[in-house]
Amino acid sequence: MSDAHISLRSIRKTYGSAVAVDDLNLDIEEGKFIAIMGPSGCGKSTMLRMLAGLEDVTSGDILREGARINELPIWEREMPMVWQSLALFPFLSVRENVEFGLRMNGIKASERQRRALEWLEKLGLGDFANRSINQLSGGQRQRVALARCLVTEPSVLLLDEPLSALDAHLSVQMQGELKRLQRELGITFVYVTHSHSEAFSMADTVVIMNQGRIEQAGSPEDIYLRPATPFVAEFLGGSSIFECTARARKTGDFVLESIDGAFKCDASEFPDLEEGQHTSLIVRADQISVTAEGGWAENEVRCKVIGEEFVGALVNLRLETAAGTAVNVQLQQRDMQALDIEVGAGVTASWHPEDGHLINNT
Ligand SMILES: Nc1ncnc2c1ncn2[C@@H]1O[C@H](COP(=O)(O)OP(=O)(O)OP(=O)(O)O)[C@@H](O)[C@H]1O
Repeated sequence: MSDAHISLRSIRKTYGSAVAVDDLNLDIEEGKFIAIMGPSGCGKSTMLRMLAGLEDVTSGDILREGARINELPIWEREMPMVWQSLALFPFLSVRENVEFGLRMNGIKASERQRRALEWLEKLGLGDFANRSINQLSGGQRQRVALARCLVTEPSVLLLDEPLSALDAHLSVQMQGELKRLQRELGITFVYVTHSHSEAFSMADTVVIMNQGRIEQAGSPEDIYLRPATPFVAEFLGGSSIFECTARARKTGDFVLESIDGAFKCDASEFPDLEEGQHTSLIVRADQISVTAEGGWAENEVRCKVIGEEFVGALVNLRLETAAGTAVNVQLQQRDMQALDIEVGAGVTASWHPEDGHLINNT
């Protein structure tokens, strides 16, 4: 038996004939920040709701410290959930909202008040205790919702897109606060988000789901540098994916054949690669260079510029090969200016063999 804090074992959830979560296995260590990502409808919220006890599991087990908690009611699970919609009570004051969870646990009034004020203080809301909820900003309400969960001192907090209603600036500020709180309190966070930056900046482990299953779970660095499946690479975006067949190994590098020509790739991370095997070659946008004529690196492919998007000091360049493969490139704006190219222009995209990452497709 695993010594994980919480384990999901072969969890399945169906609604009639529709499968929302399918044979999902995950171990969550105590005190870690787990971010769950995936396309809309892949089962993220359903998984979180099953953890909270808001949904029954169709089959499989949820274990806490090795003990099965499938049938444990919500109030005994001690895994409160924070939603995007907050669900605060507008007719109660800020303090009364925070006290609410303690009231449900039968804690006496003076103790409830003391603990609620302590948490409001910790979250920078000490001066707002007697205000009504509709006199607060979005970010302040979000903090009240957090305080209401944290006041019960749970060891696990479930968060379903808690920052998605906030503007970009406030969201970044709250990300810093959430991470600090999680670290200081040593609470396990299971955090569902659509935001790559939230997941990658805060989480110890990022879980990418697809159609009710886990495609990959790993450290942010692992997922970013070594996507395990073409789905993960595509979901993260910003990479180019070339479908290839492995050919002869030459001086340490594999030669890969694709409809866009032959490419070399360092296969040291992929020691079992054999001739004839199908593989996806993934090249990150920041590893590709663009020149007018090429002749810069061992791997090259001629492309047409399809579009450009300016993001601050960076430019995302969308290219397409003659065979129709999408090639994504990220350049510094000054390099883009030096290139002096327009949509429709012909360019050469190039990268070094060691900058490609291979995914086994067989
Ligand atoms: N109560 C329900 N009855 C029927 N189907 C449901 C129910 N709740 C969820 N589903 C379905 O289960 C699947 C997973 O839904 P879920 O809400 O978990 O996805 P999600 O990954 O959280 O999506 P999003 O990112 O859009 O919030 C979807 O196909 C959804 O339509």
